Amino acid sequence: MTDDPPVHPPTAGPRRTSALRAVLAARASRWTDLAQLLPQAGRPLVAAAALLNVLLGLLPLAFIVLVGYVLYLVPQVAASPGADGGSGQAGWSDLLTALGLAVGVFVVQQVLAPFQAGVTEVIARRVDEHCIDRLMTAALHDAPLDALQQPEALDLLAEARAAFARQARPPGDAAAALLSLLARYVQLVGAVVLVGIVVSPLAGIVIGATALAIRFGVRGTLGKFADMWDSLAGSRRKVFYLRDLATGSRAAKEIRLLGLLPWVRARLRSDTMAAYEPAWAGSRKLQFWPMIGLSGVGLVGGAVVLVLVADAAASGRLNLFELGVALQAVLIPMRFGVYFPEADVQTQFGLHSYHALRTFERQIASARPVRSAAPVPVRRPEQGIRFEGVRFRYSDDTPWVLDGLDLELGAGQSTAIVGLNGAGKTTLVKLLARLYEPTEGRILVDGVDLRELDTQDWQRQLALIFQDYVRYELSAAENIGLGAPALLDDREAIEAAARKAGALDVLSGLPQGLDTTLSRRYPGGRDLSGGQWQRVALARALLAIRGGSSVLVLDEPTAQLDVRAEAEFFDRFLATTENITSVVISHRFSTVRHADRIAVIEHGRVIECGDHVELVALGGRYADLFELQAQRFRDTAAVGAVPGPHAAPQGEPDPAADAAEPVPAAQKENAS
Ligand SMILES: Nc1ncnc2c1ncn2[C@@H]1O[C@H](COP(=O)(O)OP(=O)(O)OP(=O)(O)O)[C@@H](O)[C@H]1O
Repeated sequence: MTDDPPVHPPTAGPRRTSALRAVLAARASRWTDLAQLLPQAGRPLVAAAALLNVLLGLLPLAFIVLVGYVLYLVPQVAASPGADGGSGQAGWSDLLTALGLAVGVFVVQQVLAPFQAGVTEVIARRVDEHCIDRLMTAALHDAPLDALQQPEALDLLAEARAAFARQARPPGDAAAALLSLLARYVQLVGAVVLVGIVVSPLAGIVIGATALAIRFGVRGTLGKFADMWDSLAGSRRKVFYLRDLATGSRAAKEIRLLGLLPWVRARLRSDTMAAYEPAWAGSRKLQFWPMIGLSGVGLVGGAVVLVLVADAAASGRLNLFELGVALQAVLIPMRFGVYFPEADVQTQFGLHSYHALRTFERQIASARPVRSAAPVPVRRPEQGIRFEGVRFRYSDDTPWVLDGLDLELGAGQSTAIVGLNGAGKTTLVKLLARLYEPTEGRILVDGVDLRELDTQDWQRQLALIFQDYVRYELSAAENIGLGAPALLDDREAIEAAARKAGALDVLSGLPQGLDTTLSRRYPGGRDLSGGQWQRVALARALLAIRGGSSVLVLDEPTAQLDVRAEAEFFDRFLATTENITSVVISHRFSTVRHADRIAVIEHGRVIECGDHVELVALGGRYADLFELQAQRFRDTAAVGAVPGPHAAPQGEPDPAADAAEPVPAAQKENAS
């Protein structure tokens, strides 16, 4: 192929030829892609499997020859039953030997078949392990988050994941089935050679060409169906989501309480029909005429060869042995007009899943920012982190979330970020963590642009807990330990982090202590309350600090904590992380007010910045919001909704006692 435009428009002939060549090249490259996966299963195993399949391809041919020979011997033995074979006349011993060999070949074939199934399974599993690893790397390591939000990337990801969840054929099935095809093609070549030798080269060529033509047609139809299937990926993703919703536990509470089952059922049915009906209808349309055409080709090709066989037999050029072999051998190529159950669906749809994986990998690779110079080594911030004129929006067609934001996070200081819902607080943290890049402006760490640092090294510096932190269905110790994987086995460090976060008492009281799985879905597992989970998440962040992180970022760390835990939060938590640069996002002013500096974000910028006293004295936005919460608390306390000084539970600090530190009745100030 050349990029130069042709001087003269190509005529229809060459155009058709180059189109055909392109189709063939595309098909061939898909097969070679698949073949390149096979070594992932281990070369000795693949070699053994290939040998096994060649053998399984040859054995039916041997059976045909032996049965033909038996047919040839039977009339001779019947004509002279006394012959022993030594006189040149076939005897019982020849017949029994041939029969014995035929039976032996048949038995060996039957014995080898289960090995073929077993080997195929192992190869498929190993190849899939390799592909799952690649998918994990692409999705969880390489992919910039914004690339993961593109619908096309999500469709590809859903297709690849569906395969590994066994909702579709995975690449491993395709790679293993490639070896099964080897048996089929060895058989085809063998049969064509037999027909060519026994009947005539012309008969061999005709039957071989017929087999390949109908095979090409069958696979072409399957390929077109797969393309159509591919185009419906978006609707299928919706169906997968609804199925998960309808049958999983995620939404079980709401579905029950709101009586949503009839709606979910109807919606699932209508979306399933919308996703699959075009495929069913398309399948009928795609298959009908090609099948009629291919049957015609098969019939004509088969008939021509049978006529050639009959002619050869009638003219005495074929003896009984040759006739038996020819008639049986002709049937093998004719079977190429049907789908091969052990290979066709596997290769077509497994290839499709692999193609989704490869396209996803390519998209991710092209979306990754290109670094021009070697990354600057990452150290703990000594001077501070500065956002300079940062502008950011999630995509070109959405509004700016941050619009010229300037902010200084002093090294070793705590900074609280305040703002209404949707102000961009979490987005700011995502930029700090380099999950996204600023659209304009820059973020400097000790004067070095964040883009110049190695992303992973920088992310290791952050002990970051998002408000939607992950509740792993693992043990309590692992839930904390994942904050610093190197300390996963350090029980003393994990317990110390749990203690600091105020989680140790609760976790130690679980049936297997910190080894208890934090999910009821497992035997002996227990779930925690929202506040208890939040303490586990805080312990995870603390462990990350112990593991070497130097910037603590907590998004809504106290939203689910009770009054006492929230009151203790700064004393017990941030005070124990001295010299740590920390950022706390919170709607609770009782949490926020303790920070060294508070930044108020509105319209994508910092509109006020200072400590609590300065901002209250300023009488601006912060003071308004603070007063609003204080007033709401005072109103709520006045009607008795919040326990007063005398009603506080034993051991609980009285929220009202800190009159200058109002505790909001609501967790969040809602922008609406
Ligand atoms: N992944 C995303 N893709 C597109 N838009 C997003 C995405 N995440 C957030 N936004 C939008 O960006 C804006 C800021 O969201 P962000 O989560 O940063 O606000 P926030 O200040 O943390 O809000 P809250 O107080 O409710 O947690 C919102 O308008 C939100 O809809």
